[in-house]
Amino acid sequence: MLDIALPKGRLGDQVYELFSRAGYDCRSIYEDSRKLVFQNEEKQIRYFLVKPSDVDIYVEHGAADVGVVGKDVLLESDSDVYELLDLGLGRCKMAVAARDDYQEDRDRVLRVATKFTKTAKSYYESVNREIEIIKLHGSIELAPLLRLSDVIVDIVETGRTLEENHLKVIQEIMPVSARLIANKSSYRFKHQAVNQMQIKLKEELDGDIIL
Ligand SMILES: Nc1ncnc2c1ncn2[C@@H]1O[C@H](COP(=O)(O)OP(=O)(O)OP(=O)(O)O)[C@@H](O)[C@H]1O
Ligand SMILES: O=P(O)(O)OC[C@H]1O[C@H](OP(=O)(O)OP(=O)(O)O)[C@H](O)[C@@H]1O
Repeated sequence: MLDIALPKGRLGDQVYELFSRAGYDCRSIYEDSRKLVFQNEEKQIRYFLVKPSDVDIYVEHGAADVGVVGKDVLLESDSDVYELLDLGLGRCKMAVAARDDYQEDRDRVLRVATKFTKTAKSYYESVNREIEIIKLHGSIELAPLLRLSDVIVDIVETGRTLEENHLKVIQEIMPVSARLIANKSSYRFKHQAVNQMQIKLKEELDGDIIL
């Protein structure tokens, strides 16, 4: 039996769809229920529906053999897992944003609101800029509006949230997309099943590109 941790929420639908197309049918996940575990007897696969930011924890500890998680989450965690494949889903970018009227003042310590504290610290270290981190858990765009921070480091997808709150991107940090990850022992001891899944997903993605 192969155990797979899949993210609930906005990434979920795209991921279930890809897995189904690749022959790992998990359509029963669409049942209107509060169940968190789904089984495909024929394929000997069990799916767990997990909070997106917890996927790597299930995989690292071996509660799941493989999982799908955003690169943004992987960069924040210290999880010791294998990153097998870029699934190209949930594409967005990590960026620095500020008020439309923001003026950079290099003489002041920059106040940065974010839930991605590790990513923000390493980005500002790389550009040699002293910062103070203000850790938030959501609605990050509020921080510069209320002058709680000078800038934010957050995910930008369509740019709509920034626009509707009179903010703008001042620096793109990196592109983000969903990754297939594997537990290190599972990769060894369930190699055939994990490898087969990686190949099937890759074939499906390559097909998408050709079409
Ligand atoms: N507009 C977006 N906002 C946030 N994440 C996005 C967006 N577009 C794509 N993603 C990707 O989807 C993943 C899951 O995002 P989602 O918003 O469902 O979870 P979350 O609310 O950030 O997670 P959690 O509930 O665990 O804090 C992110 O880790 C990111 O890789
Ligand atoms: O560029 P856009 O398409 O507008 O998407 C970006 C927004 O989506 C995410 O927020 P989310 O909806 O997950 O809410 P939260 O982080 O504030 O909880 C992210 O933190 C941005 O606020």
